[in-house]
Amino acid sequence: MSPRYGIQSDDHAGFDRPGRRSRPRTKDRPDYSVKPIGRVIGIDRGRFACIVEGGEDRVVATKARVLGRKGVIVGDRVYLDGDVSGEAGTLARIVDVVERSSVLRRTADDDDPYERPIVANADQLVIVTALADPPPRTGMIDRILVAGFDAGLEPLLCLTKADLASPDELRAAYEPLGVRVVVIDPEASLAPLQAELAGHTSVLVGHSGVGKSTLVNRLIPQAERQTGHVNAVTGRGRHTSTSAVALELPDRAGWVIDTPGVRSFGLSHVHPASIIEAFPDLAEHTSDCPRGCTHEAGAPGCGLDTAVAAGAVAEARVASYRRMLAHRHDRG
Ligand SMILES: Nc1nc2c(ncn2[C@@H]2O[C@H](COP(=O)(O)OP(=O)(O)OP(=O)(O)O)[C@@H](O)[C@H]2O)c(=O)[nH]1
Ligand SMILES: [Zn+2]
Repeated sequence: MSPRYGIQSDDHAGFDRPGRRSRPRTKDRPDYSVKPIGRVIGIDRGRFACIVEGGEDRVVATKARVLGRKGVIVGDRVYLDGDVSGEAGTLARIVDVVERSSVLRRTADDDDPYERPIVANADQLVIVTALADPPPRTGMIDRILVAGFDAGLEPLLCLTKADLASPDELRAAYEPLGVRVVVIDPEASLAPLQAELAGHTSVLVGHSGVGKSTLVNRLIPQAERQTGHVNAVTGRGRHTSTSAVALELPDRAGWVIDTPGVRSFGLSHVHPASIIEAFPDLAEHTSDCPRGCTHEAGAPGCGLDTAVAAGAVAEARVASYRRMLAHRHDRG
């Protein structure tokens, strides 16, 4: 698993710095570690739908005042206080957030000064792309990949609408980067995708219209019912929801976190030098790079050029890596 980057810089961070964390709790601060932990599966208008860990109970909660400005996002594990019975009309309170193992973030566009953490604690990023209708946009795939590598998530490229076009070109473009590819034919079994999802918490990201909802409904036939339950507590449908929704796969085979279709994927929060860490075979050739080297094409004195010239790494792999970095600068 690649190192996890960027966890330091959201509104949560002030609470998670080791120095502060080890501060002894005062008498006034209760010991939350004995409280039940819930997983946040949906958010709407200040209401957080949670599933209590180890059970099936869905609980609706608000943020307790003690949380201050600390953000709570889908996928977070939270300590719950108050009424956690989950009975209709009851409301629990989120009193603390368990330290996140990962945070996927995006900015609305590259001019957006505010990065938005969208999903916590995922370990896999599934980029859902149609092979046609809408046509695949490698710029968009690359930008989502960059965000995923920045967050330390393992990427999986999921190519839908295989009845309309061949996946060969996209395979050739992404396999040198080490990105796993799964092709979805509407008539064929989902077993290859299910095998990749088993045991993971996977965020699904894709452009609107790629068939992501169709796919989620095939993976989780009871998805409408699951989301229906979330909607009942949050008051909105999945399709109109502006935030992510977490759904458990049948037979407890893992979780998928469905995000709303995106038209752009801003990356102003990502520093290119952090992405190299997800590619240890390339990173080992960058120790003599000039300070602050972005390792992009044309970066003066970049060790990746020396490594290619010496035959130490495949040119195609460096080229794919640099093409991905270059797409950071695209619009949208
Ligand atoms: N030919 C073909 N069409 C598909 C396939 N999967 C989905 N579609 C169609 O593609 C369109 C979009 O599918 P959705 O599942 O709504 O796409 P989405 O990605 O959830 O889109 P948003 O809801 O806008 O985010 C619909 O008309 C589907 O019927 C497929 O495998 N092959
Ligand atoms: Zn370099």
